[in-house]
Amino acid sequence: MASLCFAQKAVLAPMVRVGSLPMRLLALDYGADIVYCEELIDIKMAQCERVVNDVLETVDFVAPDERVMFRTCSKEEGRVVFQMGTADPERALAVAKLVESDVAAVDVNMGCPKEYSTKGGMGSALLSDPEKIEAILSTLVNGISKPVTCKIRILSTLEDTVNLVKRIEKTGVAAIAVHGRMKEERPRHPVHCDYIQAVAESVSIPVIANGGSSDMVKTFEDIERFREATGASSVMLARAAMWNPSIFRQQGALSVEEVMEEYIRYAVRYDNNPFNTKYCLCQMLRDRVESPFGKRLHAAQTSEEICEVFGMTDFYNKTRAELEARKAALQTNGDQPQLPRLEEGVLTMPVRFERRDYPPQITPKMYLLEWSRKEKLDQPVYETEQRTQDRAFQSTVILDNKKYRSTLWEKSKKFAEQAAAIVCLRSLGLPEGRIGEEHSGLVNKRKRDDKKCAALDANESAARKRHISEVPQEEEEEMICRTKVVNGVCGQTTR
Ligand SMILES: Cc1cc2nc3c(=O)[nH]c(=O)nc-3n(C[C@H](O)[C@H](O)[C@H](O)COP(=O)(O)O)c2cc1C
Repeated sequence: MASLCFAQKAVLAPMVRVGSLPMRLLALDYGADIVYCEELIDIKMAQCERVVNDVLETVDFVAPDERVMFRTCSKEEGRVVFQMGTADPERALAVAKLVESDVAAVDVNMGCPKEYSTKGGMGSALLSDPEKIEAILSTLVNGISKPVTCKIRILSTLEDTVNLVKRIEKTGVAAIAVHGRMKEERPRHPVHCDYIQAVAESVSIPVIANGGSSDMVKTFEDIERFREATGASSVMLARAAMWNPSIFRQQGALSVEEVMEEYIRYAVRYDNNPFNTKYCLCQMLRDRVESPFGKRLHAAQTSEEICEVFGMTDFYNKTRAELEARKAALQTNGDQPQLPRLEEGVLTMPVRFERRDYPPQITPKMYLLEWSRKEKLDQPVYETEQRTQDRAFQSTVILDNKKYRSTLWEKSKKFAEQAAAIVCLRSLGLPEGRIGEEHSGLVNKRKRDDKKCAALDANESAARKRHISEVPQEEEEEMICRTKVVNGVCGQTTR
């Protein structure tokens, strides 16, 4: 796919809480060319796992506490820019690599004046550290294949602003968004079009003018007026789009009521967090948030209740039913017994461990350990390899002198071990603790095939209730694991 071009574009600005998937899709539907996600902090993103969500047809970046930090889908492919908050070139690169294949470009926030950003050296704190800016941007530009951009605020003099932007251009960024306010200025202060204009004249990369909502940009036509007033190549809108994303519509804005309904459709379809949905709807209601309608919305706690307030219960029920049916179909397909292949003495299957498929505190490794104990076998031994090129992991579990391995490489050692345990359990026709497993008929079918399994099955629901209390997490962690680095400095560890 061709690299994203930032010239002559109408852009949805990055906005914390507002810029989640439903708002981005809506802005694109109405005519935005490019959409930025909300700023995501590098430290939090670095801990995320990339998960393909087959039910929602999305790619999710999921934090260890199961929160979805960033969700994207094919509808915004090639048009979504990932914005991060960072003060560290290497961490920024690790995060950029994590999301690189799922986004059109990566942006660094250098304008946020809020304390939570600046005290960590991020956001507008970077503006007074040009060496750090250069280090972050050039590391990103050299380290990923997608375009890199940044978003700044103006400095206190025109000369300083132009000098900084020239240094930024030299790092190889594809574009620069300029919020025409200084870091001490608030939204009520007028935007400095002359600063943006001076920047646009001094660099050859596209400059994206920002800061025009409210005083300058109120309608679709104003977008072009703001562009002309700043001499910029493109325009980025935050608040004007937050209040009514149909401002991007060439034929004229739609009523907020209509827009809110469309927003809810995306929020339900993509299982958006209801509190996030409510927040965005409240921004669109603006001063009507205190009205009886606004209060009813405020009281809603779930997506279903939000839909009720908007008279969209039928839509909610239909969409949820479709998603549930899809999930059931996927689980049934996934439950078709898979036959392992024997590869160089190892039984293999292409399986991945998806945390969300298992109840909290239940893992395939626990199931395997418990089964091995019941069968009076030596406990499973995990040998893990790490490849140098992408630092991904692959585990082999050895049980009863047989080896089992997933052919897929995982981002973490823990997940690789779980995947190996799944291969072993499936090869032996044993239950693995997955949600809905007991309803799929799979367990019963296998039970008939494997008498040994019967005892475990009988205990299964009881074990689940007490979270397999006889196999506490710490003990599972103590299971014998060996890690070695493939093609790297070889080290074998036993813990
Ligand atoms: C609710 C809200 C959240 C914002 N979050 C971000 C953010 O995550 N990253 C960022 O660079 N700027 C953020 N901003 C600043 C906007 O992107 C933009 O620079 C500013 O609002 C000026 O543009 P406007 O006049 O079009 O609103 C946020 C602004 C708002 C109103």
